[in-house]
Amino acid sequence: MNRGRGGSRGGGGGGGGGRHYYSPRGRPQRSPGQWVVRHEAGAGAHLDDASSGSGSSEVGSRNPETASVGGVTKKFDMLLSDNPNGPNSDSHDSCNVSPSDGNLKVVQNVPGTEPKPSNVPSTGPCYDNDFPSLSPYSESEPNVRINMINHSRDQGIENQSPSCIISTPPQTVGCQFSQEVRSGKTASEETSGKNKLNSPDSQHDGDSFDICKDRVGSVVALKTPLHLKNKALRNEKRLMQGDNIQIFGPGMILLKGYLSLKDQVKLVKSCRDLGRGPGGFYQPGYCDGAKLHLKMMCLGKNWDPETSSYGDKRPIDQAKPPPIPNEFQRLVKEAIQECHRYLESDKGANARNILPPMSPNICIINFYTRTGKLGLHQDKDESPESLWKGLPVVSFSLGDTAEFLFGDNGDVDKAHKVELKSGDVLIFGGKSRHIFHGVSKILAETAPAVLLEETRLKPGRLNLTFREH
Ligand SMILES: O=C(O)CCC(=O)C(=O)O
Ligand SMILES: [Fe+2]
Repeated sequence: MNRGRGGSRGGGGGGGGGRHYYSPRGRPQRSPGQWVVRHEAGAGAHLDDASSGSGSSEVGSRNPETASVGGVTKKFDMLLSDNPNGPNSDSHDSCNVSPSDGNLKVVQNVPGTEPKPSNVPSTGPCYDNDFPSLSPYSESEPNVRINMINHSRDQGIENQSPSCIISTPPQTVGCQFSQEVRSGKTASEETSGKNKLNSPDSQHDGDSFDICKDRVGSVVALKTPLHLKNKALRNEKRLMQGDNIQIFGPGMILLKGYLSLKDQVKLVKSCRDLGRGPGGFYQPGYCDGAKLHLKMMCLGKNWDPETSSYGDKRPIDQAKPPPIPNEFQRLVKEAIQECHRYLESDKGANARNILPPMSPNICIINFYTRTGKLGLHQDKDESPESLWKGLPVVSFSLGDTAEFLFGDNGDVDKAHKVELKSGDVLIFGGKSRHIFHGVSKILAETAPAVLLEETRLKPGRLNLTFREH
């Protein structure tokens, strides 16, 4: 799973490892309302064979850009690649697709994008004056900033709490991110006396980021009549049919509205509880000053954006990721079985070849605020065997709708776009295991009302991706 930098998870522009994380600013301009037609291909036509396709040719190098050019400078280039020339510039002119009949069709125009600022700061090492409060990545999370520490990980930093050391000397050899509030007082509180907890995006005091609003002191106004709410929450087992199953390519399947509202509520509540405990939500980033445009936590194993690799503990605080709850495992298993049933019903296809079964031992949970994004990347930090077998990534969407991009290379201009709504389950395995994918936008106020009433989920989107290492 390369989600950090350079096209792997966290991807190009994401700052290094796998994911590419979009900058909130600096997108190239496109005239609003312009229709853009990029692809109209049969299902799978855009997806090459995972073992030989263009999308997979870089597999094995988690951070192709970093690897090829090396070092922080290049990582920063990628981070700043929201500029029109960057490989991950989110120019947003990919097409929207309606793949309900198995073909990808352009159905909607693409909104205009914001202009690029002229004063994007230059890259540099982790010195004081590169504090992210000055950086374009600070975005809507002003309460979180990079904390400098005068040790590198290799120098035993693991045993230290990532305390806030503001005046790190230039000879700093490493840096690490942490949540300011972990140190009790935020750096800016120390200087300005401002209480960051007033921020809507603020961290829970002394705790991890809370994805739900607090109930304390407030009476919850129920807007949905109780009988309708109960009906919505009834845990009926829906029969997935052709119109709510969409095939984007071999092994890439979208189960529309698969998760019942009751399951969605349970998932959000569980994630909230897990997210406030040890190993809970934090804002990941890179030691070169960039932050990811989301909050994250891991279950089973920790995924470290800095190294684009999995480990048993999280480097920032040595927290061990909580295990994946059985209920989550069950839902994943059932979703894969649902796909198999569907594939088998279609000309007796060998469903398990197209979409190999998988038992997840990793779950990465992302919470995107309404400005959250995730650049095009491949998930390829799992074991070579898992990748070789095409063991699928199973993704649950909860809360606000996301504009999800995918394609067979890291070119945003050529990516397809599909909306992922609350309750949707997207699976990509088999020959589609190495697709490039990302989130270009969160659509405000699109979460189901009942889900919000039941969970008080904050504005934004929760995404769980399950994988087998
Ligand atoms: O939020 C999503 O839908 C995608 C998340 C993702 O690609 C990842 O976490 O690697
Ligand atoms: Fe991913």
